[in-house]
Amino acid sequence: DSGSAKTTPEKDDLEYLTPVSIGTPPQVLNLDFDSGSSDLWVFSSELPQSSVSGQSLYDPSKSSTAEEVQGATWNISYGDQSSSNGIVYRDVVNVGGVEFKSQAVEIATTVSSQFTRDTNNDGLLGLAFSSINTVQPQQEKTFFDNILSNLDAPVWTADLKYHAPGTYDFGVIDKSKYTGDITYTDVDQSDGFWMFDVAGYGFGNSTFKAAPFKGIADTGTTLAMIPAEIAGAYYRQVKGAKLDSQQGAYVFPCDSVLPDFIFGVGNARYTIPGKFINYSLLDESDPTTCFGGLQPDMGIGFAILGDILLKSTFVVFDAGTESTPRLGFAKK
Ligand SMILES: O=C([C@@H]1CCCNC1)N1CCCCC1
Repeated sequence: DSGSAKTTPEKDDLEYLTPVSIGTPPQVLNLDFDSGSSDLWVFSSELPQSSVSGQSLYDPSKSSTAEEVQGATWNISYGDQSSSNGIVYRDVVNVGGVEFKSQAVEIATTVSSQFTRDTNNDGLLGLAFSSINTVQPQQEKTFFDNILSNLDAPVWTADLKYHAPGTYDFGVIDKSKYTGDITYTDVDQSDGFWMFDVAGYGFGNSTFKAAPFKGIADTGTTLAMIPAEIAGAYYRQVKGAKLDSQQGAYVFPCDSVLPDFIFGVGNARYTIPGKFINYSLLDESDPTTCFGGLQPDMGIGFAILGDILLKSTFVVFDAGTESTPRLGFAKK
């Protein structure tokens, strides 16, 4: 098996939403594919109306193939303090033509306000490791883990783009989506994330600094949260940039020309264009102050390499055969 699904960015590339069909007859929901978590959960007919604001709802009672997982519950909290919880069904799930017949579909009976406000997001499809799936008493597998043995190759890939649709592929590495070689680096899955070593960094007229740091590849995070001292050094190159203490984030004049940011994987070097780092207005009411796509990580012990970084490359999430999982990066 192999398949390909188009993923479309919300405004400012806040997140990328991918159609997923669930049940019989198929109910299509647009989900946020998240390599930083491992639950497939959806807005559902079981939610109170006050929690729904335009999202599509999965209704298991309308699916002839839905089966409740008796006694199973789930409860997830994300790093941005959003959260959701509910009960569990199994049903047919199809992503880009790849189908699994008894995927755990976690239906929300409660969602936090951040999700209610995110009107186009019908739920998340977790693509981190199944070891951090939150279903109890019996943990469930991610969609990728479930389809792995049927895939032509044990991989999924992310080709996210700046202000344009991209694709998530499963079971195939599409050579038309990248240039040059793919540089692979080992993954430490012990925390359940796609964690790897960034070999170093560079920007502006400074030379590349071989100062390795750990980070996770997180398609569900909008920005790139990097070590505070690196973020500080980067924004010192931007006239008028400052750390907005209220936001705990760097802001700068919107007409700033931002330097490109170089990051290393192994011996390879990749460029995040300055244009990507001029992320968005801080506030719609002030057209002169802009918000940076590179921000300091919260000192959690690793960087969170989200879409700002991922969209500048073609990324291979490789489960490996017996060996350890690995991440591959290529220019495009
Ligand atoms: O909750 C998250 C992120 C939130 C955004 C979506 N991806 C998962 N985590 C990743 C970083 C460490 C803490 C857990």
